Amino acid sequence: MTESRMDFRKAKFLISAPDIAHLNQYLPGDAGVEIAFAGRSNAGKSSALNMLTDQKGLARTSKTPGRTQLINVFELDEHRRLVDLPGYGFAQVPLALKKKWQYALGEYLQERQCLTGVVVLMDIRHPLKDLDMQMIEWAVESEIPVLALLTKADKMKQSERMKMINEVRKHLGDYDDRVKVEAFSSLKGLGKPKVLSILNEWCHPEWLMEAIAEAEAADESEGQ
Ligand SMILES: Nc1nc2c(ncn2[C@@H]2O[C@H](COP(=O)(O)OP(=O)(O)OP(=O)(O)O)[C@@H](O)[C@H]2O)c(=O)[nH]1
Ligand SMILES: [Mg+2]
Repeated sequence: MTESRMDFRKAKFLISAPDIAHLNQYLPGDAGVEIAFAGRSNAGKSSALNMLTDQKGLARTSKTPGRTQLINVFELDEHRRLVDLPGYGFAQVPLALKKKWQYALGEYLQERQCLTGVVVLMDIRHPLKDLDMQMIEWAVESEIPVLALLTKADKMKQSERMKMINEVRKHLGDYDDRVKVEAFSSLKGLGKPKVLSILNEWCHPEWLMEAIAEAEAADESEGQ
């Protein structure tokens, strides 16, 4: 039987690509499960990936926004990958480059077939900016579940934090179960079990479990 609990600590760097065309070249087939981490520059995407995988140096983080400039892919196992996306909305980047990133991001979110879930990370102190809403809408339109993660939650008192979570949930209420909202801190580990449980669920879609079971059954009958 296939293990149904992912060990996210096993994540390892696989490849970097500037856009979906290069991604398809390196990873032909656009197959399996991919979970992407999207968000404004400096929202804490790379830090969250490191916290969730218990690996401080897996994804490069920085105080300077615009650190992650490529689509960075981390492999969990032969069927599943986590993806650190370049941040959007960073004012200091030249307009032409910003447009190029924006295009690559939109293309990735709208065309990547294996994309199974999107984590949209937003600083809890200023969530739901226009581009965040665009990411969420793109994913919902493509019927991809979203986890809206309110990062740097350690920067707020618990009462303020709860208020903000409720406000964001209310704002995204029309999406029902398609968009979940949680608070998170890469510094303190707050929200980690909840996030891991959602990612774990996304890693086990029915179609993949059936395909794995079929492949295992075929292997067994071959071995007899
Ligand atoms: N206090 C606090 N700081 C955090 C947290 N997560 C990230 N940071 C800090 O925020 C800054 C940006 O973090 P990154 O993880 O590099 O952000 P990013 O979203 O990957 O940024 P880009 O790659 O530029 O898009 C760093 O200085 C982190 O140390 C958190 O949960 N709490
Ligand atoms: Mg980053």
